[in-house]
Amino acid sequence: MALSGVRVLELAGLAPAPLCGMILADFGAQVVRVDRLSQSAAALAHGDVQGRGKRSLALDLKQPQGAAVLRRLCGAADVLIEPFRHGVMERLGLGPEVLLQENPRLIYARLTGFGQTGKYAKSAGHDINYLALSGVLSKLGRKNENPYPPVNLLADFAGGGVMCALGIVIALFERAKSGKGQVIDASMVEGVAYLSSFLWKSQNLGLWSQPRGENLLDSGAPFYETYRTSDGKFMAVGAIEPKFYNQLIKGLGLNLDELPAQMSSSNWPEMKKKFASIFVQKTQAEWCSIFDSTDACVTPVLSFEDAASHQHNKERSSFIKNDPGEISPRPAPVLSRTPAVPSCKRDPFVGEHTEEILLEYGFTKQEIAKLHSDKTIEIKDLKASL
Ligand SMILES: C[C@H](CCC[C@@H](C)[C@H]1CC[C@H]2[C@@H]3[C@H](O)C[C@@H]4C[C@H](O)CC[C@]4(C)[C@H]3C[C@H](O)[C@]12C)C(=O)SCCNC(=O)CCNC(=O)[C@H](O)C(C)(C)COP(=O)(O)OP(=O)(O)OC[C@H]1O[C@@H](n2cnc3c(N)ncnc32)[C@H](O)[C@@H]1OP(=O)(O)O
Repeated sequence: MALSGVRVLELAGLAPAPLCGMILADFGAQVVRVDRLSQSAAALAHGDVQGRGKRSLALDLKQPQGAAVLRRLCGAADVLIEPFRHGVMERLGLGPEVLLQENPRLIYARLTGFGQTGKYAKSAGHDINYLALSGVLSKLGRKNENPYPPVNLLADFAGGGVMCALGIVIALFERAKSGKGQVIDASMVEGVAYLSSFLWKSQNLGLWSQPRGENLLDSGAPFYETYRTSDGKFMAVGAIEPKFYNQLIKGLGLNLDELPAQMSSSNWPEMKKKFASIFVQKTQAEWCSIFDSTDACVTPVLSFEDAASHQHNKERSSFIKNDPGEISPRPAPVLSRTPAVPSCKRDPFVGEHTEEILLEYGFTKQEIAKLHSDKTIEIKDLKASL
């Protein structure tokens, strides 16, 4: 796999860093998740559902000898992902100056909401806050309604986990030439703002000149909308270009000559009502049979279950099942020679691999026994968990 041989240490955090680590693991990196000891309340609150392909080492970083263990691990690692707000790693004596001095090849990825500097650097926050500060949240939502956060996909995962993974891969690529590591300041505010570059750069085109929910691509236009069907499901319509819009109109059984011009925005509210009154007359399956073989850009809005079993997705094996029978999306994108090979195993238990990881990183059995008796590490008793 593309990233095989890359050693990653991911300090356990909430949603974004686990996705970042999972992406790297899916594409072949050896990812060790450094967990808090399982008795701690914080560990309970960080139940990771994105542990695919990772191993777990349970380590108490608050003990000086625990922090020393991480320093030693970092000496032999390629990448460290840390998901805490600015100042936490420094307080533990694990800041970038220390770790990069010991291993100048280390890529030290700091995945935070607000970044390492600035007024909010030390503030708590979640996806919705980062999205808000980026400006993007102000654009999301329907007409006359409050801004609406589309679950925690945008800042946490797109602007956070994925952007951080991109930064790591770029830094690894650069390191192959320079031999040097570096620090990655991955702020979710900036990550999601960067993703929204099109919105910023298209402002002069008049694409966003109307209030929220009244523009071409934000549910203002009748041809870029979702519509309820007679069985309570929905269809998604994205017929922007005139040649595709014509096919939409045909499929709906309307006559183009009897309708206002597609881009006449003053007619959009009335056209939406017309489309809605037609879509609600047939089931989702009936609409699919009308539109499936056309270029009208009309697709069913699928539930997770339906998405996994949809013919197109099945033909591409877009969803996978692991050994415990859980279904989830296959890693994307698909690389032709070195595709991701996601692990089928269940996610690791906290501390399941502590001993084997420490041995692998050069710790002796005696050192491990001492750390264990000092309660600096935890070694999961698998029999007790199964
Ligand atoms: C919208 C999302 C958030 C979604 C969260 C959900 C995924 C989860 C929320 C509730 C969970 C459920 C619940 O707990 C009940 C079940 C429990 C069960 O076990 C699993 C199932 C559950 C249903 C469970 C399921 C899910 O987990 C939940 C539903 C987001 O937006 S996520 C993005 C958040 N933001 C960031 O990541 C940005 C950067 N980070 C931060 O800003 C802060 O970390 C944050 C997130 C604000 C949290 O602040 P906090 O004060 O808690 O932490 P920090 O200031 O960063 O400091 C960390 C301290 O911890 C110490 N530490 C770290 N590692 C170790 C270690 N190995 N050993 C010892 N100590 C450690 C570190 O030293 C810091 O200590 P100090 O504060 O003393 O310096």
